[in-house]
Amino acid sequence: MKIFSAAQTRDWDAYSIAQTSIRSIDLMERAAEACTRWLLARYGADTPFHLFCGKGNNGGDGLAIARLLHARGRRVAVSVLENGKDGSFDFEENRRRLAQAGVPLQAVGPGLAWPLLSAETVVVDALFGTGLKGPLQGAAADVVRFLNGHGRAIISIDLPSGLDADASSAGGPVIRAAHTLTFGAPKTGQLLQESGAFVGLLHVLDIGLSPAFAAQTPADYEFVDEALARSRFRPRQPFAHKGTYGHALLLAGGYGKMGAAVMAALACLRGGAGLLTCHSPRCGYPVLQTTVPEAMFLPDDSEEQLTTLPADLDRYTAIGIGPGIGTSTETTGMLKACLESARRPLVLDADALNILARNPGLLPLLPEGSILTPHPKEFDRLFGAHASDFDRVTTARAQAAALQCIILLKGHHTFIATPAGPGYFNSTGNAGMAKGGSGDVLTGLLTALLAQGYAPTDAALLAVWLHGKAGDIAVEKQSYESLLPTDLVAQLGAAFRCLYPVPFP
Ligand SMILES: NC(=O)C1=CN([C@@H]2O[C@H](COP(=O)(O)OP(=O)(O)OC[C@H]3O[C@@H](n4cnc5c(N)ncnc54)[C@H](O)[C@@H]3O)[C@@H](O)[C@H]2O)[C@@H](O)CC1
Ligand SMILES: Nc1ncnc2c1ncn2[C@@H]1O[C@H](COP(=O)(O)OP(=O)(O)O)[C@@H](O)[C@H]1O
Ligand SMILES: [K+]
Repeated sequence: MKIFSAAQTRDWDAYSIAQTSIRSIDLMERAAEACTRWLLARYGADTPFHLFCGKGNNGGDGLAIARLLHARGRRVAVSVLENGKDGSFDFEENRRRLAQAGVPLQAVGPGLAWPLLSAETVVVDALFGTGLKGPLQGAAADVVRFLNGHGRAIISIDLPSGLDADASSAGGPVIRAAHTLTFGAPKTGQLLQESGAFVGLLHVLDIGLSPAFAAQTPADYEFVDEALARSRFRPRQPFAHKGTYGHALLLAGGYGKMGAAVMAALACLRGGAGLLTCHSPRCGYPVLQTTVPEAMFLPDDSEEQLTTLPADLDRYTAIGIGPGIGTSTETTGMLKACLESARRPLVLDADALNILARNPGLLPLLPEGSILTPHPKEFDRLFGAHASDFDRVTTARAQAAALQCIILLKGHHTFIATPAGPGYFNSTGNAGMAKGGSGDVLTGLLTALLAQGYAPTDAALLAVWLHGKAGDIAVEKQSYESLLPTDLVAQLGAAFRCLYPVPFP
């Protein structure tokens, strides 16, 4: 699914109106119906709703939602942020329809008393959407502060009001929503870590915008959804043997950090690698051989850290390096030797990235197509401090092109920068995955996909989607609190099965 800017979203609306002969007001009604269905499915008959509307089309959506909720017998109150001007054409039409339905409007703004909101009230934020120009000030900022300070659950329509779809909103007043219901496709501003406190959980609602426009309009970013993941997935061949799916090598683990190697190894095998060798410090021998009997073990000369490379790296079809390895001088030497001798793309994570950050001279040695998996702190250590996540995305794209590598900037919607083409944001995953070890699972999975011959971009897109999907399946059986990275490993099979063509094979 493509991710469009606010301007492109407006064009998408206009194109849909022109090409499908649906009127603008009817498209707004469709958007309001989709939101109303979502609200009715989530909240019981006793829940009162208070809609806060601006005077643009986002406010028009809010008025239409109020009318539809009222028609279903729900208690609704509506406040309009007054600016003394006429509303948009569709806002005014919905104002007339709401008055006909007998729902009163109250004004909020300078000099007016704030409405009372009971403890059970759900607030619907329809103040500003994609038409926002600059940070909110004056009365608009006051309403946002009033609502954020009130402690009621807020559902934002299209965008949390005050959030810019295309640029950083850091510092400006922005609604802090529990859920955001957005139309057609996500917007970049909703996907970045810095927006997390405003967007809450994001839901993309289909309102029947033109698929032709989406297909023919180039976009800077794409959303890695099930369709995109399926398009990259290659089913296993019936006559396959273990050699068909590659020999992965994991350089992982250290004294006290053998768990990282175990999780990466399990994920690599569950990710489909035909053979796996783990090269780890000697102390890891009993650990790995007991917990992952399917993997072969190559001991390092050192008891506690990685200091040497296995002979003949060309034997391996993919190499993953980093989980739990530490950053000692000896391990740095081992990584340097690996970069100098590897002739295939590598997966680099965790301490391998920290070593690169301390030794930037090693970066040009990265084999083309290598995959780097920094979280934001590791990213800043590698490429310098950044003021916003928008800036990180820009740097990730520039560095991916300069290094001819793939950079996964990990987060709730992991960003995937490739050397050419669009950037990608992942759609799967949840807060249960915020636990040490989730990244090790991703490294193992990436290594497995590279070992099986997936091109690096395909491996990256498929791995982040499967990793998050496994988390989404696992959290259904667990909870956000109790989810373990090993639960992700256990559900990788179920995640893969979502991609199987029907009938299969
Ligand atoms: N046919 C369409 O175009 C559709 C539009 N839809 C809705 O329409 C929204 C976009 O509507 P609009 O383009 O009218 O824009 P908005 O309603 O998002 O915002 C425009 C209004 O906000 C005011 N405004 C903008 N920036 C401000 C600032 N910094 N401080 C104070 N006031 C500010 C403008 O003066 C104007 O009144 C979408 O987000 C979506 O909710 C949906 O109904 C789907 C269909
Ligand atoms: N709130 C979240 N929503 C979705 N995915 C998450 C969330 N928190 C963590 N993850 C995922 O879990 C992984 C964590 O990786 P990382 O920060 O390197 O942790 P570790 O220390 O376990 O290696 C990443 O792939 C990230 O995308
Ligand atoms: K809004």
